[in-house]
Amino acid sequence: MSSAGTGEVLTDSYGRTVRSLRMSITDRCNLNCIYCHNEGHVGHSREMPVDTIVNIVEVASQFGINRLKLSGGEPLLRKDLEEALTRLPDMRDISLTTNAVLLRDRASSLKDAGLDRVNISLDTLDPEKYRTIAKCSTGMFDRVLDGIHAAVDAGLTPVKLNMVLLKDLNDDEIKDMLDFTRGYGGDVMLQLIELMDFRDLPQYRINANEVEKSLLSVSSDVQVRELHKRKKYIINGAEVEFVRPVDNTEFCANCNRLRVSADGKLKPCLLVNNNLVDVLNATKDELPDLFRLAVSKRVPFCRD
Ligand SMILES: Nc1nc2c(ncn2[C@@H]2O[C@H](COP(=O)(O)OP(=O)(O)OP(=O)(O)O)[C@@H](O)[C@H]2O)c(=O)[nH]1
Ligand code: SF4
Ligand code: SF4
Repeated sequence: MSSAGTGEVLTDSYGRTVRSLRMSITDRCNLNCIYCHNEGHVGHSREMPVDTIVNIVEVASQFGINRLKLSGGEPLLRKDLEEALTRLPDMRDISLTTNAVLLRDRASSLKDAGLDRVNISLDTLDPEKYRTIAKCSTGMFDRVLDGIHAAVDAGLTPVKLNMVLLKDLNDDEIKDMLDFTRGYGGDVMLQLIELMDFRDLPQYRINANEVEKSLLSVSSDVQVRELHKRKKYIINGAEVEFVRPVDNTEFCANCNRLRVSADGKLKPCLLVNNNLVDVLNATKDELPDLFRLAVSKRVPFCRD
């Protein structure tokens, strides 16, 4: 078999049809967050050229994958990101996850190149805590705030603010973050993320059930997303999504993502590294079978 058949979709042996592609385009980053999982990778590797990125996305799109998430490391460290975006096929949703340090000056060009929206990492509204968490110099925090403004101005909306909850460090800031997002009307929303503790930081692990309970107690509505069955709470007109990947079989059972590593490997699951499929040097004709192979290697749960 070679080309993706008309209407062919990729469904794994657990019944999960792949609907979105999450592609890391660099392992490099200009911050050094205390909890960084670097998308399950260790060290830095060679980066895919734009041609490879485009070929992979084109083939994904032939399989009906219509959502693309670009991530890093920090994807804005790639100066050819706009070029890649302009060459991608039409998709329902193209988004970028960034720390926004470099976003202010590129928000408009990214929008013009075809980016729909951004998720921005912001764990705290306190500049000193930001420095502690991101292990960076003074000044970065203000650049992130500028990046958020610029993203809203450029229409890269809804902007999601990714806040990794860290016990006794920022878990008392949820209300302040919500107030901050309300300041942008409906253009900015909050996404709380349960720490995936790759770095052995037990002191920062939160009790996700308690967080969920307290969100529920103040929300007027709860919606459930198809992806990962994530819950979205509506609190005084603001939206808060809670990403709970830890020991959560429902999360994995509803995982419709295939990943691509920065060095051009199809990665069936974030946390598994022994089932990667190298596509860095594959021709476009070879890619469909490699996609089928990667999907056949998907595992039911991350820690199996
Ligand atoms: N375990 C696991 N964690 C994920 C997965 N997808 C996202 N996450 C975590 O969720 C956090 C937020 O991810 P983002 O890159 O901002 O994107 P997203 O919220 O998943 O995607 P959108 O809702 O499409 O914007 C990240 O910290 C990821 O580590 C996944 O498939 N598995
Ligand atoms: S911004 Fe993201 S990629 Fe960079 S160090 Fe922080 S968590 Fe890791
Ligand atoms: S950890 Fe679970 S949700 Fe994340 S990629 Fe793996 S199977 Fe999907």
